[in-house]
Amino acid sequence: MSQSTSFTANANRESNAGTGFLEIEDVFKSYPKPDGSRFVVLDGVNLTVGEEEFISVIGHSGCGKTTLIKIVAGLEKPTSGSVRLDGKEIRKPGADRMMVFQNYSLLPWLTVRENVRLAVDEVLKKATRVEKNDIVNEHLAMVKLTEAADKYPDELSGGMKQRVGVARALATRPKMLLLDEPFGALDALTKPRLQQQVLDIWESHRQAVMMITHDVDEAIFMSDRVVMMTNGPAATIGGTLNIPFSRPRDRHAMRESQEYYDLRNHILNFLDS
Ligand SMILES: Nc1ncnc2c1ncn2[C@@H]1O[C@H](COP(=O)(O)OP(=O)(O)OP(=O)(O)O)[C@@H](O)[C@H]1O
Repeated sequence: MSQSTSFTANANRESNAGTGFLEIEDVFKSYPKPDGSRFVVLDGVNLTVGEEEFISVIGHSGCGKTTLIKIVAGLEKPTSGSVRLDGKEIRKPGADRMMVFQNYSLLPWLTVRENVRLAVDEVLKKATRVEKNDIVNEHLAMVKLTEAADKYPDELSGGMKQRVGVARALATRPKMLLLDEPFGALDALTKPRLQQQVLDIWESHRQAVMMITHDVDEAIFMSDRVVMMTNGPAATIGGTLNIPFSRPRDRHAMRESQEYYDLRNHILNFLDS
């Protein structure tokens, strides 16, 4: 299924991101079933993401969003098709891509500072001790966690844990940030605050971002483009919407415009159909 809209004429095979920093080409993914047949999750996904572009992938539960982002992370291999970042085929996880998970995935026996430091030590092997300390401190400050640097994960709120995840991912200076429902577990007050912090950081550091979300408002507020996936099995990209609002964005001003509601309705209609 492929939908074009009054906002953009992108179809399934779309390439309007220009530079094609991330290039997903004809990706199929299937798993073996006990009866010997294959369960097809992704059926011909084509997508490019620009070097400084923020895209969201939205779709119903189980359609294959996490599978897609895991393939980009190198945690899963496509059954066929190719995924390239900056011209290089992705075959395994690498320091050029950092993922933030919904469930935080912090090491509970390390403090906030040590969790971030571990990632920096792993990736920035050539940096000096002083440089590494500076990077850790800078990124803890960015997500406003300087005061909590010596706490352990179980002493933190969900929002704070997620900020550690964001600081840890950004501190390694990846070319691409992969966010798998990063705000999904947060309460209604914490969620917009953390969305804003991530956007503020992204606006000052600009890198490619792919974010999985179920939340239509979050997708519109944060993204340059929203990629809509069809229902599984055998899901693919059913349409793409350009989000035309200039940055930095004001959530409340955006919601006062008719254009916002047109975009929102378009996505909701797509998901309903
Ligand atoms: N390792 C696996 N083996 C077999 N099937 C799998 C495997 N991983 C995922 N699947 C199946 O692939 C489909 C897509 O799963 P995926 O987690 O990518 O969906 P999703 O869109 O991210 O879902 P949600 O929004 O609920 O997180 C599901 O039907 C799932 O059961």
